[in-house]
Order: sequence, then C-alpha cells, then structure tokens
Amino acid sequence: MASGFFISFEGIDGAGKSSHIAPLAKALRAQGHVVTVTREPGGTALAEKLRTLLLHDEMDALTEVLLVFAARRDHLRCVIEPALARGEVVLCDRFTDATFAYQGAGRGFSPTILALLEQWVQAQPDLPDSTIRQPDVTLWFDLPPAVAAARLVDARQPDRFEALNQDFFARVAQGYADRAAQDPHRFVRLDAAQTPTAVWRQLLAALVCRGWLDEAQP
Ligand SMILES: Nc1ncnc2c1ncn2[C@@H]1O[C@H](COP(=O)(O)OP(=O)(O)OP(=O)(O)O)[C@@H](O)[C@H]1O
Ligand SMILES: Cc1cn([C@H]2C[C@H](O)[C@@H](COP(=O)(O)O)O2)c(=O)[nH]c1=O
Repeated sequence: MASGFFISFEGIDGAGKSSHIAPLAKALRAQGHVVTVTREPGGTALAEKLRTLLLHDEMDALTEVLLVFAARRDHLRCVIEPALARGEVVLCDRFTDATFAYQGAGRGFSPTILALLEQWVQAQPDLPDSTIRQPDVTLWFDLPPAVAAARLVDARQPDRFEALNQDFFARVAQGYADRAAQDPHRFVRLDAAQTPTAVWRQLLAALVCRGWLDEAQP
C-alpha cells in the first residue's frame, strides 16, 4: 500500500471485533506498515469524554446521534485524517456503520438525517462535493444476537447498550446487513460464529486478496 488505508471493524456487541484488532495491527506492523489503532466513540480526549456520556448517561435518540457524530468529527480531524495523510494504516473499532445500525435500525432514528450528518461530518473539503471519508474496507463480524449475548453473559458490567434486549440487537444485526447490502464492495462479511482461529483466517484472506497483507501469515 503506497498511501494510508482505513479499515473499520463492525458488528454487534460480543461479535469478536476487539479480539482481532491487536493481532491484525501486529501482522501489519510486521510487514512494515505504521498502524494507528483507534475506536469509536472515542479516539481523542474530547471523543472519549463523549464516549463516557454515551455509554452511561440517559439521553434520547437525537441526543445520542448528535454526540456520536460530534465525537466522530473530532476523531476524524485529530486522529484519522492526519494518520491517513502520513500514509499509515488506520484500524478503527467501529465507525459510521455502527450509527446506522444502533441509532438507525436499533433506535429507529431517521436514516435520512443520519445520511445528512454523515455527509457533513465526513466531508472532505479538498475533494469533489460528493466525496466523504469512508473506510476503505469494513470487516463485518456477523453473529446471531443470541450467540453474542451468551458470550457476554459473564462479561463486565453492561453499559447502556449492552443492557438492551435481544430484540434491539436483532434490529442492530439487520441494520448491519442492510448497510452491507448497500455497499457490498466495502463490506467483508466474516462468519463470527466460527472459532477465533477460523475467524482470523477469514479476516486474513480478505486482506491478502486485496494485497494489503502478504500470504505468509501464522
Ligand atoms: N470466535 C469466537 N468464539 C467464541 N468466543 C469468542 C470469539 N471471539 C470472541 N469471543 C469472546 O467473546 C467475548 C467478546 O469478544 P470481543 O470483546 O472481541 O467482542 P466485541 O465485538 O469487541 O464486543 P464489544 O463490541 O462489546 O466490545 C470475549 O469474551 C471473547 O473472548
Ligand atoms: C460508534 C458507535 C457505537 N455505538 C455503541 C455500540 C457499542 O455498544 C458502544 C461502543 O462499545 P464498544 O464495546 O467499544 O464497541 O457504542 C453506537 O450506538 N453508535 C455508534 O455510532
């Protein structure tokens, strides 16, 4: 890869995203890439403060949407865009697809307004009007909500989202499927119900076939 590359990780809570980000960063660094690992909501001091509010304070759907996009704007300006401009690979645990899945499909918030905010917040002033910053590839960890819930049953104290019921996560899962159907070239569906090793192999295969990782991988 000559220039910077943006890879996002998506899926419902418990799908297994976080388990693969550090190993992928290690594999990319071993092949000479400079990698920035980050997350949403969060990634900057300001965005992490908004993350705490989002995960723990009660608020309505519009407030949630505005805070998520506010965090994203700061994250893009201060972390993602500068890293890409330096030619780095950015690995981001969640991005705007999560907003369409959680606030759109999960909460029932207007996808039209989400799309407008996406255009505003992710606008790239130096490029033609319609061009916005999107991940170059989105690794979608697809998993039935019941399986994800079973994985999290003994996990940490649930936050506002993890405490929601399976009907919510069924809507979120469908929201991801709908988003993937709208952008099939960007999304790579990973069957996250397989073993961690099998999921890792799916992930590697997706990046090797795009020329971002060499074949030789553990
Ligand atoms: N393929 C897998 N099979 C079984 N368990 C898994 C698998 N992948 C991850 N897990 C386990 O499921 C739990 C959640 O994994 P992880 O934190 O990576 O998910 P996540 O998608 O990042 O969740 P969240 O979005 O809530 O942070 C962990 O206990 C992890 O060990
Ligand atoms: C970016 C983004 C995130 N969320 C939700 C999804 C998760 O439940 C939490 C983040 O927790 P994680 O363990 O770090 O994945 O935030 C959301 O509702 N909308 C978004 O845009």
